[in-house]
Amino acid sequence: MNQSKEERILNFVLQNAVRGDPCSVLEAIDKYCSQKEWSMNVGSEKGLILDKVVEEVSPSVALELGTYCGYSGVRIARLLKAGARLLTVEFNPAFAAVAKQVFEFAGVQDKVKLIEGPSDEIIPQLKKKYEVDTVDFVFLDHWKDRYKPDTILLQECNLLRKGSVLLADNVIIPGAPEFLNYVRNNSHFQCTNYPAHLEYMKASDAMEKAVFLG
Ligand SMILES: O=C(NCCNC(=O)c1cc(-c2ccc(F)cc2)cc(O)c1O)c1cc(O)ncn1
Ligand SMILES: [Mg+2]
Repeated sequence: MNQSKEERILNFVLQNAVRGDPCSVLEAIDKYCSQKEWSMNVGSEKGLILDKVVEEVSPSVALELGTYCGYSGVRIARLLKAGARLLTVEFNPAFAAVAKQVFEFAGVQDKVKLIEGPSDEIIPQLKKKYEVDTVDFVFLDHWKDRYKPDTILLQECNLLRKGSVLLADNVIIPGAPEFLNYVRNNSHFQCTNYPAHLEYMKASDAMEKAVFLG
């Protein structure tokens, strides 16, 4: 049966990165996706913005919506302090299967809980089933039309606290206009835009940081 692009990315990591070395895994994925097959990893330019925000927040509990192959999950997990954890949600079982192996190869599996399912089902389960009180950092990188409803759902489930930081990928391409309008015109959020480029391409993209003010 033919390999998927995501399986080809995983094989390239297994053959070209160093087991237990998260940075070598990120380099391998970026090399494959810039030279062989484009794919929707956040990439190195926007990845640096992600790194800076994660280091700024230094989250005890981080949540990622949209795991894909695990690239941004490795980026986040490698920066977490001892005892901190990343919960990452992926709807697509084939993507989740690849991401699980990427996390294990990178050696970050003990910091990462990969949860398979739709975000609107998982978010209401975080407190009771996944023992979350509030989340300190959220990376939104899943279906772009879910950014706004899931941000509302996080508030309804009392998962945000004063100072919780949301960081959204792709607010230009593919775009998340409803989300941008929502957080930018909402007195409970303080927003900052970070212009960048679409991963591995010259097209403009941007990330948006929205700090929950309580
Ligand atoms: O999360 C799921 N898909 C990936 C979301 N992410 C994106 O769609 C995404 C797309 C692009 C992109 C940009 C330009 C272009 F021409 C084509 C795609 C870039 C990115 O950086 C993304 O993050 C998903 C899957 C599924 O089957 N069911 C539920 N959710
Ligand atoms: Mg993205």
